[in-house]
Amino acid sequence: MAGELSGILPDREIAALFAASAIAAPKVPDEGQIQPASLDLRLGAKAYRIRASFLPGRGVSVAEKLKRFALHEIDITEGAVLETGCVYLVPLMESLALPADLAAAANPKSSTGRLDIFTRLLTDGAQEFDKVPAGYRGPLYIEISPRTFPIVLRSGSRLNQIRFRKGAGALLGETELKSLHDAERLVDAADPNISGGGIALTIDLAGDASGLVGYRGKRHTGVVDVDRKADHAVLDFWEPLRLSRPGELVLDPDEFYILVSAEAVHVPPGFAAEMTPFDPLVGEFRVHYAGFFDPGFGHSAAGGTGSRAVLEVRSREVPFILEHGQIVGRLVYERMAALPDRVYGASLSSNYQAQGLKLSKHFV
Ligand SMILES: O=c1ccn([C@H]2C[C@H](O)[C@@H](COP(=O)(O)OP(=O)(O)OP(=O)(O)O)O2)c(=O)[nH]1
Repeated sequence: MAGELSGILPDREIAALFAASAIAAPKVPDEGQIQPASLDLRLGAKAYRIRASFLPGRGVSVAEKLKRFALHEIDITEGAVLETGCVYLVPLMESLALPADLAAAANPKSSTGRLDIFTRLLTDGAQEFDKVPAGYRGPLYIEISPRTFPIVLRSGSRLNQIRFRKGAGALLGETELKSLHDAERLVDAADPNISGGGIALTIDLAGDASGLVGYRGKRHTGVVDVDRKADHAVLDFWEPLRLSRPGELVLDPDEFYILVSAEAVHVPPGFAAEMTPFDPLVGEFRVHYAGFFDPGFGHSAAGGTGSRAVLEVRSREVPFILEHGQIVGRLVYERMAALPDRVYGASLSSNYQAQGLKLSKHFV
């Protein structure tokens, strides 16, 4: 790898990490596993039903903690059902031996967030979820807790993704973000709010021509197979939301919603974006579970003009009134260490380019 890179590693640098055994796995990478700015992680052969979520803490391995907290071991080579409300831990196929100047961060894949499957990455010695310290050597685990639908998954299923970050300082400050917006139009809004390190996204509660503004997850549904695309009927799992009072939605704290941003979003190929999670300054609700936005998302050369951000929304503790145009999240932008060979949308396997209000790829 070139020595001077700093920023988020692109696809070919991730492939180089595999070649150098800085990422190891019992199988070669699957088709589409290496994305423009991230790597999808694959589930290993076993899942553990655990009593409760935990962090191993400094100097302690996850395997040691598992001895105390595992209730049951499940073989998932041929597939297994994970139930809602339960917490599971699954060793991932990929393990890491990162160079000293390379750190990583994980997030659920967009499809996982849209299914309301709560996932977090764990490393040995972790004091925080979803973060991999520079130079980490060791196994990776994913904590999984389906919240709305029971799911079927198996060894090789890909629920979360990891970005590799070299050096520091690749995050754009507000002045840089303003100039990038002036040059590239990052969100399709006349006068976007750029503050708090990011560019604001607002909620669309006006709806489409039929008045549809979003979906609410149903309860006591059948199972969703995370590896089966376009194979589940929308109405078996989701209740379409049409508002009696246009522009206003009361979020019930026990429900899960799929909504959409009012603005189209654009991530130029030399950048990677992330939606910052739940901002307590805008209200007691959480707008997303899956926050990575790929280079090329919404980029017109990659077929993405008009790609809006799909938002996974849950209110916390109290019912909350969302109003059309309200700020619900922020996108932060980071420089790529180099341009990716392929950007989001340029291949047929990108499921969400040019999207409006869109459920996960599992539904038709
Ligand atoms: O909360 C989110 C997160 C992501 N995205 C968009 C931007 C991102 O570039 C795209 C795909 O995200 P990801 O790669 O996480 O999804 P996937 O499930 O792997 O889908 P694909 O197979 O299309 O890559 O979805 C959203 O609209 N909302």
